[in-house]
Amino acid sequence: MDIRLGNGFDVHRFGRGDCVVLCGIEVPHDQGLVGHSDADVGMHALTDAIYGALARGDIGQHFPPGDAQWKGAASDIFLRHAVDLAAEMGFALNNADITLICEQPKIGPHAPAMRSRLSEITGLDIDRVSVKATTSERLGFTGRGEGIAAIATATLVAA
Ligand SMILES: Nc1ccn([C@@H]2O[C@H](COP(=O)(O)O)[C@@H](O)[C@H]2O)c(=O)n1
Ligand SMILES: C[C@@]1(CO)OP(=O)(O)OP(=O)(O)OC[C@H]1O
Repeated sequence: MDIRLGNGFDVHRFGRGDCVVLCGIEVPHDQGLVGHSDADVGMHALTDAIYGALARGDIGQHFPPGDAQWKGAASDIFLRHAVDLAAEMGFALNNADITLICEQPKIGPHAPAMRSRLSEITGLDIDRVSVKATTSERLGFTGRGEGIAAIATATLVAA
């Protein structure tokens, strides 16, 4: 069986705003995340995990940060592109696992909605989509509340 494994990592810093978009869900917060797009760090990490599994570069190569057309873009565009590229290459997404790293906001109450949104976008059964969270015990840039980091793993199988 042809199985591919990919990983992705992304960081966005906090800036002005009253909510953050994480895994496609708007989460109320006392700051926003800064990015060229909607700065959905979780979706960017998953998108990169899929590109990684396919050995087809990374999100910035497919959607250059300097390109005006992606300014403020909703990040489902990037994730859908990675899933479609997998299909073109004869692969289907098999499962996805994302860890969001921040002290605040608390992710737990929003994780079911995030899994549901990612399931809609990717076509994966919700039981194959995992969204987890951890603090970094107040250590480092996430611990100081300077931004949010995300790690993602995805497996693909030959369709
Ligand atoms: N932003 C976050 C961070 C953590 N959680 C939940 O709390 C649990 C404990 O976190 P530790 O960093 O102390 O291990 C964690 O397992 C998550 O369930 C959260 O919801 N949002
Ligand atoms: C998503 C893109 C799109 O321009 O921009 P950002 O929202 O800044 O996100 P990042 O993960 O820093 O870089 C990848 C870019 O391709």
